[in-house]
Amino acid sequence: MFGSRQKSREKLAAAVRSALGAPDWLESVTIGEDGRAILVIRADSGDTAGAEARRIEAENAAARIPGIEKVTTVLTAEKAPNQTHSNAHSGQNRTNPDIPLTPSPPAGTRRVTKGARLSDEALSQGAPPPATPMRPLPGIARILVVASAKGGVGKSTVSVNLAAAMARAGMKVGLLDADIYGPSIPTMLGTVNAEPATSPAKKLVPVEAHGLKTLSIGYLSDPDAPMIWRGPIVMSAITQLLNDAEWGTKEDPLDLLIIDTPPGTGDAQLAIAQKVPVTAALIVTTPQEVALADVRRGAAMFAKTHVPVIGIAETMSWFEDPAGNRHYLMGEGGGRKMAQALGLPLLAEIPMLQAIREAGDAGTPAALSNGPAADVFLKLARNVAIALDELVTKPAPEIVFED
Ligand SMILES: Nc1ncnc2c1ncn2[C@@H]1O[C@H](COP(=O)(O)OP(=O)(O)OP(=O)(O)O)[C@@H](O)[C@H]1O
Repeated sequence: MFGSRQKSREKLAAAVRSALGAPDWLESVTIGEDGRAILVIRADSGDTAGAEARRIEAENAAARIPGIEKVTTVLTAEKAPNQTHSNAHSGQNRTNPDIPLTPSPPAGTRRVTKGARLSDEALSQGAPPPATPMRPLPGIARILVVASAKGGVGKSTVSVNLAAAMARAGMKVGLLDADIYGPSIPTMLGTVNAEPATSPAKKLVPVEAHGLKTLSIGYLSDPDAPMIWRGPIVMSAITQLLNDAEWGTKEDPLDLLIIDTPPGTGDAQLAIAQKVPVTAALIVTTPQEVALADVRRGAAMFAKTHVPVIGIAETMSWFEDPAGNRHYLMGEGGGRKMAQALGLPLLAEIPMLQAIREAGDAGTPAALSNGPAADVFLKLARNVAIALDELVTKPAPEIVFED
């Protein structure tokens, strides 16, 4: 079974590569049990027509492979600033034998590195507030991005447990894992092997787990060949996971979609803040100084992009020994100090708890259990819900940066 799927996948990849004319345009191929193929294809964000031509070409080639019932294409944007568009990257010259077949990115393309810091150039892209606010997505009442300036601080753990706690409280919640560097939500929800189905309207149907609707960039990638997400922006993939999925309907919308964003304040994060109709952001940090310096940078990015930050969630705040003594392994009170300095509420102090880590590894969020781990996330959920409601009724606090 597995062998024949692998063969079909190789056949499909070869056909699509040949149709596209340049092998490195195809990022990955996945085939589901229902015969649905997901193609991830690089595209130039400045060349919509070329990208569309590439998509059609690839889908036509895929549809000719026996056993392929449906094809979904995800275009990943590849922006090459200061570069005039060559035909080789606009999809106009697919039959030209001079097109380079090496996987080297086009000149001028910058790769996003994990935890990349926001450059001055990126910060200067912060536009004035849009004259007309972005239109909300039909079927999603509010969008909260969960961000951290550094990797490994517990951002995905907070995203999953916040979503689960809100669902437990009766809200209709979606969770989109947009962490292109290491999507971990499927592991934390126990949905690693899930394959989102396609609806009759050809939209992705989010996977249901623990009362949540969820989609992950991990479902689109080939686990055998981890893809390298090139380019400063992966917006196309994220936009499609947002727009081409059945999160909710106009009549029955999601109350909240939580987006677990990649760590850092680089181009991918900036693009999400600028291009997605985000209601608000929550910043996750650990208490140590080195992490806190980056919180400021994260808050600055959201300020520049006019996304209100509802507060800070400090995690790994302390470890409590069996005698009840707290040990502040990563420093004490750092999140509170930073929250005060930025004029933001500290929405949670989440201790280091073995139950949180174990529940994450087991795919059953701690927020759904009974005990201290669940309590802390239920409290966070309540604080986030109140903060989101307040946003609607009063303007977000203005954050002023002195340098
Ligand atoms: N409060 C906590 N108590 C115990 N373990 C925790 C806690 N928060 C996070 N962890 C554990 O720390 C590890 C990293 O957490 P997580 O994956 O949520 O971080 P992240 O910031 O999303 O990382 P990445 O940058 O890779 O996306 C996981 O094994 C998780 O279970």
